[in-house]
Amino acid sequence: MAEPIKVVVTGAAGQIAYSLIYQLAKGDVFGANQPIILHLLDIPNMMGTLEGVVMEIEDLALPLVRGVVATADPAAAFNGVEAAFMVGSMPRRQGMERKDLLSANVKIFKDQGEALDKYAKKTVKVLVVGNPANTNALICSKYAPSIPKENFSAMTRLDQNRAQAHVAAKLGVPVDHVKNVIIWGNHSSTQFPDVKHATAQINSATLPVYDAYKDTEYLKNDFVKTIQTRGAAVIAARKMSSAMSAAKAAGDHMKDIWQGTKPGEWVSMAVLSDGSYGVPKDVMFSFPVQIQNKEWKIVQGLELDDFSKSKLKITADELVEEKEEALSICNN
Ligand SMILES: NC(=O)C1=CN([C@@H]2O[C@H](COP(=O)(O)OP(=O)(O)OC[C@H]3O[C@@H](n4cnc5c(N)ncnc54)[C@H](O)[C@@H]3O)[C@@H](O)[C@H]2O)C=CC1
Ligand SMILES: O=C([O-])CC(=O)C(=O)O
Repeated sequence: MAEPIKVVVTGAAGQIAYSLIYQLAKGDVFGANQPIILHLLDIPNMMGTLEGVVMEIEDLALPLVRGVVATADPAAAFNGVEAAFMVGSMPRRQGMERKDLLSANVKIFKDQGEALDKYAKKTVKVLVVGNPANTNALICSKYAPSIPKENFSAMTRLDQNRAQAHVAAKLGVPVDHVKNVIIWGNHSSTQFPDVKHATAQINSATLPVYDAYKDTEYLKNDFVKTIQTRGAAVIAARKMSSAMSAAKAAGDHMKDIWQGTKPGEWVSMAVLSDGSYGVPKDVMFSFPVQIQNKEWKIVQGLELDDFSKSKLKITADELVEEKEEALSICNN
């Protein structure tokens, strides 16, 4: 059995953390042979609730959990961590766009970037979930200059899972028979869910999703809109934002960083743009990536038609605007 690793979850008394911690504790993310010490951070007001979460972790009686640190002190929370789930922040309510959370949330990611810089391992892998996730991740990395920029990513895996599940249901196949769906851009209503390069296994044949669907109009319009607005649809129904599915996606994302992607397959995550596909540099843009040895590479050479290029531009423009707004909030 390996030595335990320290894993921090911020917003640990909240909704997403409540589902996420269980996945971490039972080995779904770091593997069945990787013990963990859970570092749980929340704000002082939430320490009572967090105490209850700690009791429940004890009562899970899971052997991989070798310790729990529950705290409101970022220095203790980030000390020596090798993986960070940055969830703690305000969720949106009905009628809001995710970028409306920028003024409330971005400073959290500035402060916690500084704390990661001081206290975390330099190899720490940081997944930002709190919205607006792409821009918060950019800010978090900017304020943690001693940690490589490649170690930061933001979550668009929930959008990928939504798109994959939607296509699978429409085609009447199990969800894992649909592969290589892409989410481009921002985790917002400008994201571009793209199945142009995706395949579906139907009986024993593997077909491009576009050929299996035979409805290009749908895939370019209603499908895109449905995935773009799925988070809002959950809020309208639940009166709270997605939590169980968000936690599952966070686990999927970190698991792929830790354990790598399967040969021939890619996943989507927002990473620092290097200008691939004509996207402006220095925004956290969701690309298809392949991962080995905990390092991601953007999948290159996918052909984009004019329709796709126009979609990438819309979401890239939004990220550039968000970045400027975030920097001006942080500088004030
Ligand atoms: N990227 C994605 O796909 C998704 C992102 N989200 C976002 O995740 C975030 C968390 O959502 P929920 O867990 O549902 O919210 P929640 O309100 O249930 O929990 C958030 C927790 O964060 C804590 N918190 C606030 N400020 C903090 C700070 N400075 N340090 C540590 N903890 C702090 C709160 O006290 C609370 O316990 C929201 O911003 C939400 O919009 C939600 C779903 C999907
Ligand atoms: O929509 C929200 O505000 C929460 C979220 O990010 C999602 O469900 O994708």
